[in-house]
Amino acid sequence: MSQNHENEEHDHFYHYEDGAFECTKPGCNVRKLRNPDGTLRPQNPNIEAIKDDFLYHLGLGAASHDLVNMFSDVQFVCMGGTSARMEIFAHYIMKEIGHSLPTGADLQDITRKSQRFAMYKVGPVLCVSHGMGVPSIGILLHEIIKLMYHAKVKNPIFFRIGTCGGIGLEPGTVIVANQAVDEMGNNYYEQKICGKVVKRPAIVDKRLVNELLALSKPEDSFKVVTGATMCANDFYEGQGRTDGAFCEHSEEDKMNYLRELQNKGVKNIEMEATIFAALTYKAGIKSALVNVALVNRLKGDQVTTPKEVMMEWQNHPQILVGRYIKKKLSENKS
Ligand SMILES: O=P(O)(O)O[C@@H]1C[C@H](O)[C@@H](CO)O1
Ligand SMILES: O=c1cc[nH]c(=O)[nH]1
Repeated sequence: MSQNHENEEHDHFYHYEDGAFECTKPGCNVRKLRNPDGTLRPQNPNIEAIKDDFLYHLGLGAASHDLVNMFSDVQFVCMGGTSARMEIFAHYIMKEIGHSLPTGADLQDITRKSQRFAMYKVGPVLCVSHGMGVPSIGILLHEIIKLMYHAKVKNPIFFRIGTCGGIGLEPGTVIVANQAVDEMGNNYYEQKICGKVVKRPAIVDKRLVNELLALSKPEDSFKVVTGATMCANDFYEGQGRTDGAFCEHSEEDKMNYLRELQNKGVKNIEMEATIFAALTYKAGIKSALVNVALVNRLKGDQVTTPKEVMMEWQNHPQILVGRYIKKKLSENKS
């Protein structure tokens, strides 16, 4: 264990209501990740020296935009793969929290100039698309975390509202990850930096997981479960599929792998979990991975469900996260 036990959850990671973080584990010398007012402390010492930091893939800059004015009221950042899903979510959450736009105004994609991601702001909720896979969401996370810092956002909470393949789960089921692992079962995100392998613990906030699970209702048309979410670097061979353009493993290899994952507590497979958990944890941001299963991988590889059914399933994580946001906003008011 390192002196600041970086591979374990800090005892009091989110202990203080004002957002200040301090780990009280004996011997832990971990840095504080947030200021007492809840704003983030930059984890990169170079950031403060960059006067006009430009968030290239968002098309937003500290010099060209009044980021504090535009974003300081953000409390929740919700991410998902596609721009269409995030626009749908933006409209959904607008209704849920009773937010209205000025007469005649419509939701605008704030990052449209960059032509990379799509971002909609609905009062305290930022809805952003992240594309597919670790490299894409990684770039977005770097820039969104810097945006949080530049805009002086206080105690933001991040959600990924995604899709995945379930293991032994009925399609439509929502999985709230209590752990993020890679294809080898490692509980960290591994990145090569300047020729060195850097491992960053992929830790999700267990309290947030439990709060989300408690929001599932018996009358819901979908089940909500928890377990480990596996992050693959590929949709086809990397997830054991046998229907890619190439396949040098057998159906038996695939089933053995999937069963082995299942025995280790893996409930679902997607392509962003480890980096999302690792970078938010490193930044001192509370986060959760909420995915809906589009297919039961023990029964097949192809995702052939009609589009309208899949669109309905994609709403399931949005419903759960929407309930959480609504609850937190009403608690903050009272
Ligand atoms: O949020 P999305 O639906 O993009 O999540 C999963 C993981 C990959 O990005 C993608 C593969 O189809 O779907
Ligand atoms: O099986 C699936 C379905 C959606 N997304 C994935 O990454 N895998």
